[in-house]
Amino acid sequence: MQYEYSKNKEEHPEPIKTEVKGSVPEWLQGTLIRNGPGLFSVGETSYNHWFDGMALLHNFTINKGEVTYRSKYLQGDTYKCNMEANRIVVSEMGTMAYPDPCKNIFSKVITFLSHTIPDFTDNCANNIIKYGNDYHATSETNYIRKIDPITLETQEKVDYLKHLPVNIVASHTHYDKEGNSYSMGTCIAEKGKTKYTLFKVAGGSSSDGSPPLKNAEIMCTVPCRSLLTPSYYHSFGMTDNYFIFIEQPLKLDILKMATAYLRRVSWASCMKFHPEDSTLIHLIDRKTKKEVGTKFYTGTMAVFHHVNAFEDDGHVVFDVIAYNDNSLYDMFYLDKLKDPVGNSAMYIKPKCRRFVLPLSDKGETGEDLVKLKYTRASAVMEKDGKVLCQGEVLCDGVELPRINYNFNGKKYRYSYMCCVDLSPVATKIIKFDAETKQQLEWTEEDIFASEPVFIPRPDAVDEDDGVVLTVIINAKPRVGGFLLMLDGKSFKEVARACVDVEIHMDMHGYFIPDSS
Ligand SMILES: CC1=C(/C=C/C(C)=C/C=C/C(C)=C/C=O)C(C)(C)CCC1
Ligand SMILES: [Fe+2]
Repeated sequence: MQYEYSKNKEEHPEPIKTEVKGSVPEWLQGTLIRNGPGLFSVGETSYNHWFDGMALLHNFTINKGEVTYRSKYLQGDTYKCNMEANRIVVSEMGTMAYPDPCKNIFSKVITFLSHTIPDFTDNCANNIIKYGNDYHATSETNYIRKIDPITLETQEKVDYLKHLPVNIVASHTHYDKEGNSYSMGTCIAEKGKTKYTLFKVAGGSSSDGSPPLKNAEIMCTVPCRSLLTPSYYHSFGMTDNYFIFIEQPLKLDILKMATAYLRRVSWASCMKFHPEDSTLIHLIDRKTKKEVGTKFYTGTMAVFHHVNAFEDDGHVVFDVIAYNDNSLYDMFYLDKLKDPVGNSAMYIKPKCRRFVLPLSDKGETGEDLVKLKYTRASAVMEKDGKVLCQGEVLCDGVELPRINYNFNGKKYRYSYMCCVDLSPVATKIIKFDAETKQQLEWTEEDIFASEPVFIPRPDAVDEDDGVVLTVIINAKPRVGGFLLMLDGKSFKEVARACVDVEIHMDMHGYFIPDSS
């Protein structure tokens, strides 16, 4: 059973009626929009890495028990230029490409530490971010693309750099109850100015109709521990009072990046894991906009996804999916994915780890400052005043974590994740209870599962009162897949909406309830 990662996927831009089996809860109305790579070769050229593929958006619209499906390629400048040239002319993270200077708009250049390189890609194949009332397809460059979440039409190209000093921006965002968004980016192109910036974008629409990012507010900046090698990060944590940023030893070498184009090597070759380095944990007070005084650190690790974070009795607790190195990125090279046996032999499964940061640094040298009874995570005061944190392993072989987002930043129990215990391709999804460490799972023969998205029942009190939506791909090629709806409590199927067309593997999804 093998997923054909490098096969180009077909788009289905007109809504397709699905066959619904079971009964869709009456309250569940809205659109699940998902994003991921779908096109891997153009003409004679092909991408090296799965994350490079051109963005194929798809959505399931649920309306009075009926469900429709559609999918559409993001019509960004990257897509248009590649199609027009009938070859890949725009570089992605794992593939360096060379534009034809007289033919396309990627002849526009940027200056990167005094070197001139082509503009970054707007192939936003990773996630969906809401800023104000606008939905965007996102990658991690300075460009995002506004989209219509229902028709999947591609709209304006939005350049973070016009509003903020950030050349790369994490594709995961946080939201608060008022609908404000919080994102984080790094300024890398200017000499000596490398820094991380957390910013807030107001919810709702602006009074003058200007783009939501226009009034973005810088919440705080964090200096890089090394100006020439800022950390790569893909998400961060947020509680009511704090941001958590992990400055990990997975680093971008910006001198290498500045010359990568000339050297004809990919951006990915400029990203290196430094196992000899520790991981710094920055805890930023949202009110003072400053880091707390204590210097927290832990051993070497690589984190892409935060699960959740919360404050409890003088501590900040946060859960992440942690790897020992950069193996997550390495596993997704398309030639490696063609050989799942060879790839699985080197597979080291990620661990869901819980870290606890004590808010008080009063303690003796050698004392564990974590006073919470329910965790084995520790934070030991060292001679020099630094605090060494050790994470508790909650479970392993899991990725793509989602929670009931009403519990983001709050003490929580449940996460919904893909089970990746044998390989990075999930064939099961699980509900994990961080209190009892118990798991419930859903699986079926010959399927691949995508990131499960939890939708709370309106007015629900219980954290797991709701539905989990996940897109299931049929492992038999050319056979349709379905949108699976599971009960959030029992993790039993409540309904599935089957489509006749082949569905592609994606990365992340976002549910827009009809009320919003
Ligand atoms: C193109 C490009 C980038 C793209 C990064 C991407 C696309 C990262 C995707 C990460 C994922 C999907 C992680 C999953 O856990 C960089 C390195 C930011 C900067 C240089 C240009
Ligand atoms: Fe992600």
